[in-house]
Amino acid sequence: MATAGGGSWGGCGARPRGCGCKGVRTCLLCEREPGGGVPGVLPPQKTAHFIYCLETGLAVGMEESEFAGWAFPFPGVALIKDFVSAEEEAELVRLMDQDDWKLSQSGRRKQDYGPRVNFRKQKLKPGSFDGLPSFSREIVQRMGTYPILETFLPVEQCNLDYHPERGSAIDPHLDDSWLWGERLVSLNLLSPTVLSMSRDSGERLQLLSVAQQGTRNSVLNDTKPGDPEDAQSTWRSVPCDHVEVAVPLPARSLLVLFGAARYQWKHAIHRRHIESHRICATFRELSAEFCPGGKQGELGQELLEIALSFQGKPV
Ligand SMILES: O=C(O)CCC(=O)C(=O)O
Ligand SMILES: [Fe+2]
Repeated sequence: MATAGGGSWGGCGARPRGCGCKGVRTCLLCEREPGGGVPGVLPPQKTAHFIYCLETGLAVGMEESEFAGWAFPFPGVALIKDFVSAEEEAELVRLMDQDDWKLSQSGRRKQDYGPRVNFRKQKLKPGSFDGLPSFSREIVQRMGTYPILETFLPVEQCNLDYHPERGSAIDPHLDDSWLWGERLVSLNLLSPTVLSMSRDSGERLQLLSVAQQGTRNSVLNDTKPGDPEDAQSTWRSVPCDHVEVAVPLPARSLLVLFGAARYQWKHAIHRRHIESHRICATFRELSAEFCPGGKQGELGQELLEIALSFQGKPV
């Protein structure tokens, strides 16, 4: 198992906890219970820390780390700042709070608007799904005005509520790709946070010196490691077991993950990055299997019609 710790909590016969955590997952509430779990501890590993720069699309070595001044291109992230106004944000949260929040893992609460899915068995039915909530109609319409989301038709919305008092977090994971399509779209509300993208590379990381050049052009020019133009040691190749890229998410921004950032890099929100109340609404589209011409295209069409009727209550 990737995580250690919390052992007394897992396994058959483990007593139910008052929070939403199961197995190795914990939050501040169950950690405080008598004989409570301890947060999962990853075995020590050498992590290379980078921070994503929106302007250049580069993951830049953290200041004062051994990678300061070095960077690598990090594709698959688009961020639209101020996607909603402060007034719209307050109204969205007010409307969300009119429905119940269910306790979920790792100190989160959740509201799901989507079909009933068993990802393990790859089974799916509309169940009681009656569409995305009416307050998302305008949000979805607005998404379509950005070229990257022109064809984006969400079939699920999942609202997650994070609070520092509960020690809310989400462990590194890849979202399902049997049912869900390439673009993962999330609206960040109430407070800024950091999305931590990680990858166990086990390979060498090709880094570009940004201290010397520092502009996007220097990355997009044709020099590659080993090229004659590369004579000024602008490239460096380092062995690397684990890489983590911090993507800062301002409140009211809309994040789109696609390509490598969707399929190759895990994403997580660390507990230390929830400094105040945060709500995130994630919108997901269908995979090719559920699109017209796909094996389950008809079911996909049915789900889409339900989703986009915008008459939903959380399932
Ligand atoms: O809270 C977030 O920004 C990430 C949520 C997430 O990864 C998920 O719901 O799968
Ligand atoms: Fe996710």
